[in-house]
Amino acid sequence: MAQTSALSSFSNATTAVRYNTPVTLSTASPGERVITLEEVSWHDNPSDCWIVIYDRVYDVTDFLDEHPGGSDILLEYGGRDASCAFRGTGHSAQAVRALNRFLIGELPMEERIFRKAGGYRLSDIPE
Ligand code: HEM
Repeated sequence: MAQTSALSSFSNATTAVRYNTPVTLSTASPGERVITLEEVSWHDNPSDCWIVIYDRVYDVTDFLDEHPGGSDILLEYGGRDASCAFRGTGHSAQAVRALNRFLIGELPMEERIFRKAGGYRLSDIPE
């Protein structure tokens, strides 16, 4: 019961409102390739930069110079999980959709922190 009310107040937070707008993402690629956090950690430089957002792995190497927020901030998260940073920055639905361009795989089930089978999950992460 306590968890239910915590969740509803989270959903009512101003910063969360835009994320509650349904965003339809193509799910063609997830599942194609399972990539561990250990493997992601090797891709942490300007010529080879992967980041993890919501348990999915993105190769943002070709996006570094295009990112409206700059390349430095992406490189800070190169080889790491950037879910909270991505969310906390308040990216638009368009930015969430743009993620799909860079999708290369997803974390193994045992390393996921958002999309666990049958587990707790945020109500509004991209499907
Ligand atoms: C593949 C991953 C990412 C994509 C596709 C992406 C895309 C975008 C887009 C399209 C914008 C323009 C504003 C908007 O539409 O929301 C933006 C802005 C921004 N992004 Fe990202 N982003 C990514 C990852 C990140 C990460 C990991 C951070 C780390 C905090 C970040 C920080 C920012 C910041 C600070 C801005 C604001 C720039 C400004 O308004 O001056 N982004 N991003």
